[in-house]
Amino acid sequence: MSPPAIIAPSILSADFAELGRACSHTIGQGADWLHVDIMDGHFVPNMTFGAPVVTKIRSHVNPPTEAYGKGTFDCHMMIAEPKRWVQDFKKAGCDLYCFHYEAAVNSTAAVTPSGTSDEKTSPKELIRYIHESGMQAGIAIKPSTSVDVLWEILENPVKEEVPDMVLIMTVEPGFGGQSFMASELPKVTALRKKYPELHIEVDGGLSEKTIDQAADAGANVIVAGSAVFGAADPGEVILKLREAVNARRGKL
Ligand SMILES: O=C(CO)[C@H](O)[C@H](O)COP(=O)(O)O
Repeated sequence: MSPPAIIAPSILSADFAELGRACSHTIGQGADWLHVDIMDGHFVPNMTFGAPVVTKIRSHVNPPTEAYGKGTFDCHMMIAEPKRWVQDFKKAGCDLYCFHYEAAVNSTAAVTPSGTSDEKTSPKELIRYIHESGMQAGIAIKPSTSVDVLWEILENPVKEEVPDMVLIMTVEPGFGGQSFMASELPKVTALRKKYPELHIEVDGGLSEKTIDQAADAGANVIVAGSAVFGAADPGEVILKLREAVNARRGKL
């Protein structure tokens, strides 16, 4: 049986002038995690914020009492140098550090927190580094990246180098409010078939209209930005998204 539904509102659609309160309110309305979108203007053509803002938000939201628990900060690192910020985000209160495969394999020199240059870091080395820092590790792929790049990473017998979550983007990363790309769901189906217990997250265009397709494919971690923050009753949307996923759970 696939893991239970986890609803993670994307705070990209929250009111940034009221971010702390908006985040605690969303957790109060039933959200499990918060999906924290970190964009650097290089990896994606948009910018959000960095670790100091995450520290401030953390002071409004109780940290989880167990792995993957309520209040988990699921930081989606849409950044060109994913290794560089691991320690800063750990200190800021990030629980799950999800980097992009494309950024890891293309980064030429990641700068360490001490300011020195590193050799290029492979995904498995980065996953180990994230785990050693005390966070869960996620790996994300863009729509243009084949799911095939993930098999070797997931099949690694060294547990510390295996991700806790895979994120399949169902829009081009960078902006909220885009249309859901159902063309990405075969990636989810293939992952779920091979890994019944893996956390599989989908992000982009998720709403009450698209949730059934994502749930049928086997996604259990649902990111929704505009659908939650733009709703008259965000709590009701969160509930409906969770029910849709859990209704499919036993069948996967
Ligand atoms: O990562 C993202 C964009 O890069 C956002 O999390 C995502 O697009 C969510 O927004 P929405 O639910 O409005 O599509």
